[in-house]
Amino acid sequence: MFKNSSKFRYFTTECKSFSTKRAKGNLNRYIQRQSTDEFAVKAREHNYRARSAFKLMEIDEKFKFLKPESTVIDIGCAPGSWLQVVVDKCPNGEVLGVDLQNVLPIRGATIFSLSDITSLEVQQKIREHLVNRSVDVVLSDMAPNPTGDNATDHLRLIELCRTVFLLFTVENAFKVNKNGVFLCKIWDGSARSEFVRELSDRFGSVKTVKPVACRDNSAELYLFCRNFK
Ligand SMILES: C[S@@+](CC[C@H](N)C(=O)[O-])C[C@H]1O[C@@H](n2cnc3c(N)ncnc32)[C@H](O)[C@@H]1O
Repeated sequence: MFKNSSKFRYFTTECKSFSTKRAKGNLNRYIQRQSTDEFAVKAREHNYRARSAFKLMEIDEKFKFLKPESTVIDIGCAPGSWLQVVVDKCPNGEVLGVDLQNVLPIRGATIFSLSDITSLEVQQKIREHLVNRSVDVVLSDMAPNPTGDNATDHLRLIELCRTVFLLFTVENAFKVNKNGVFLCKIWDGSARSEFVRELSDRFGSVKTVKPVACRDNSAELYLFCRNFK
């Protein structure tokens, strides 16, 4: 839509006239900012608690993994926009959200607020809640507080994702069904390929995706793993 706007025409003209890499870079950043901010507006219009809802919807549109009967665990769920999407798409399933922060209730979801996934008590609570029910989809959109150092933040987030992966492959906090899905957010960096190799040992397919709703200048990526063995 903004492509038809006068600001867009101004920037295009500016780029043509200066024809420099810098002007083109400015134009691209302008386009990216406009397009990502559209998601914040859309989130408010559709009553989603965060723009991230559109990332999950886009990934699901691509891979079609959220089914009406799915049992889903969403780790790092606050403020709850992924849970809003999941309860809509999985009305006959079981939906559990976990977060360090307090999360306002969402009809159709059980939420463990003020819960750190790395804590043994929280892992035990999840085990007790799910009893013998196996999980079809594990979501992790967790983000640790940034330290300001990209390499450190990258490693900390990979470590959190690895903790979740070990919960169902080693720790038995919950079981994932054969052919189950694990979708996790990472910040890109040097440890990505090693983590993808670890995931590939247990999943038939591991794909890297960057939804349009991600802020384009961020290192944010999603690893979509399916066909749990
Ligand atoms: C980007 S937000 C998630 C947004 C969410 N997917 C949504 O759509 O509303 C990241 C969340 O990860 C949570 N988080 C970070 N570390 C965590 C941990 N160790 N255990 C549980 N949650 C954690 C943060 O509290 C934060 O709320």
